[in-house]
Amino acid sequence: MIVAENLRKTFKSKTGDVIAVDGVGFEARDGEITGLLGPNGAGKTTTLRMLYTLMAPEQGRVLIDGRDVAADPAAARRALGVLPDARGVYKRLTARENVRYFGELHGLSREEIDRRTQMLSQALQMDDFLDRQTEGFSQGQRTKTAIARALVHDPRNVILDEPTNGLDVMTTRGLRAFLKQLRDEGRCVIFSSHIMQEVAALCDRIVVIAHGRVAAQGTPDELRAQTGQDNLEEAFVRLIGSDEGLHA
Ligand SMILES: Nc1ncnc2c1ncn2[C@@H]1O[C@H](COP(=O)(O)OP(=O)(O)OP(=O)(O)O)[C@@H](O)[C@H]1O
Repeated sequence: MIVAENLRKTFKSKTGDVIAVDGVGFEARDGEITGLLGPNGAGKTTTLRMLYTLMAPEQGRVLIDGRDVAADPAAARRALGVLPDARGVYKRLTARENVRYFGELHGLSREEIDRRTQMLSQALQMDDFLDRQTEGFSQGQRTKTAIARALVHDPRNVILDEPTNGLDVMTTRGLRAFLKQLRDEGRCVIFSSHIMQEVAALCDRIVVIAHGRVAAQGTPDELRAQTGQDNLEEAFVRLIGSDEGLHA
């Protein structure tokens, strides 16, 4: 379970401070997929970076499985699997070697790494390219490698920054099925997206972010009720005030 409480982050720029995240709070439960939906520049990536300890919030705190990440960031990282916005796979290594390297960093045994790699490769349909060097991989192949690598240590909580960005329809379908599988295993899954249809199709709970703030949050039914709209897409447009930057 991941709890964000009143998070704030400001960046300095030549023209003044940019308040990227301003009082963001939500709860992402185990056994649920929580979607962070918002247009470009809304503050999704910055929020996720604070959740996975890459950035410290100026204000507020993050709890992973009930523990404050600031008190023990290393323990928080062990409990997390992260697909960052920069996928950053090592191009001289094969997909399998990328996964193995992370497994070794987590202190897993060779047998454990092999078992997890086989399981993840099957679930993510990576068998065809598992033993190819990642240089020249398609975007989908790189994303799958980065996800497998993020999950090698079997984390209870999974954070993915725009996981389907740039993927074709079939790969997206496969990835959505995989996220549902993680949810059904009881994990806490959070992902960000600017695609309304994706969030509507996948999420048990949705946090709508605009201009660094939470515009609304709840289950799809709750968001429909709050806005008086039967159609979730219409509800999102109402909540954000425009549909700019919210399409595939
Ligand atoms: N390192 C940084 N330095 C300066 N400004 C930043 C930095 N990171 C983010 N910002 C600014 O903070 C705001 C929120 O950015 P963020 O990347 O969190 O948005 P996002 O919702 O993930 O957008 P996108 O969908 O385009 O990825 C933007 O105005 C962005 O320009």
